[in-house]
Amino acid sequence: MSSEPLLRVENLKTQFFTEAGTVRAVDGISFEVHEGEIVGLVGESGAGKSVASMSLLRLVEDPGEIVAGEITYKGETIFGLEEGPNGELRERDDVLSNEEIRTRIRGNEIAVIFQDPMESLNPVFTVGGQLREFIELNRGLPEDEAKAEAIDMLREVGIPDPEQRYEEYPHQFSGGMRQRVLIAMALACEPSLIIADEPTTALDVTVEGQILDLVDELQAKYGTSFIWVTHDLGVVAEICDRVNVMYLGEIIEQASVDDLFYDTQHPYTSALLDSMPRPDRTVDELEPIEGVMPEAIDPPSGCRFHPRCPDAREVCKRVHPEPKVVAGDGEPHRAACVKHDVFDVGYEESPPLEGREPTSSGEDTASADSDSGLAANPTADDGGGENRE
Ligand SMILES: Nc1ncnc2c1ncn2[C@@H]1O[C@H](COP(=O)(O)OP(=O)(O)OP(=O)(O)O)[C@@H](O)[C@H]1O
Ligand code: NI
Repeated sequence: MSSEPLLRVENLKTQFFTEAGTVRAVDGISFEVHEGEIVGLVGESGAGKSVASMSLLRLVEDPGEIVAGEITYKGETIFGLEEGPNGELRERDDVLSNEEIRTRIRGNEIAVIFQDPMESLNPVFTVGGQLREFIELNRGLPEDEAKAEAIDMLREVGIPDPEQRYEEYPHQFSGGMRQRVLIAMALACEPSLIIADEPTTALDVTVEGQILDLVDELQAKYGTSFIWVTHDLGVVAEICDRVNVMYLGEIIEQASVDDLFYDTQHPYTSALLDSMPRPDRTVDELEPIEGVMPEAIDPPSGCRFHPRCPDAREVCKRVHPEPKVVAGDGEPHRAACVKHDVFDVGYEESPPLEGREPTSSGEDTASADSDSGLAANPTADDGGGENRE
């Protein structure tokens, strides 16, 4: 992996200032995207995946605002703050202007694909015309060359009879074909990074599989990096190289795709995995995650997942964990869960959460201990865990 990442996001915070209060939609996330890799952002609805992706191109709209952090792309600053002379925070001098983001970065360097192609395609113009115009504008090609390029791109993304489909309108395309058009549009300016926000969620599984295969192929051919936003760990398994799991505005686990699936370190990720259909299990064995995700307006104290966490103890209500390296040789595997020794906040000694059913809490904790590498090796002075056995 090359040393300098393509995109670096550090401690990014994006908030919405609503009448009901401040929504901490993205609350201090850090991650990197290296050249040629597909990085997943995964989590339940409301986790902050879309707001995080929109923030990367500063597309967040009122009443939303990026309030902290730094976003660097190819060494240029998309967002950054500094302390002014009176201690107030102000935008740094080297931050790209809106004009620069619009003309130089968006489309040409970083392209975005959204879930609903009908929002991105204008129903009154032909698909080909829109693609041609996009190429004309962004690459400064004359009309005939842009048209030839547009037809090539339609062919490239697997649309049959591209010359004929070029003349057709968006409603004449199926959902999957429309999504292919958007991929063509995203690729048209040969960007280094494509941000794809749940582009296959509305499609049926077969078509979704075809689109994911296409993305894999194109990624290999062009070396484009992707940020792939999804709530579906199956999709992550299929195309991502590395993954960030989000919960209530935070990244709670960050690992290579293999480590995430085979050496899971955060109870929320385990719960997501348990709720996911897999070929080796029957539907009866699926375990939905208990409870609903709380609001980002008033997140729980301590670890935000503690009210739903089978491993939660008293300490989890108090200590708010930042992601730390807990495993992984070579590539760091980070998790924000105090059950790991590196946190050293007395998890082992901490009593189970009050108000939990004593039996279920005891069982859950015991079973979690046995399948978690770090917690399974209780130290000599580990009172809490052993007394309950
Ligand atoms: N315009 C807005 N005004 C107020 N709150 C907002 C706005 N947009 C998003 N939010 C809030 O920000 C949080 C994160 O939302 P976001 O859309 O990023 O979630 P998501 O992970 O993309 O979920 P989904 O899977 O449903 O797309 C949510 O609590 C949401 O209600
Ligand atoms: Ni979203």
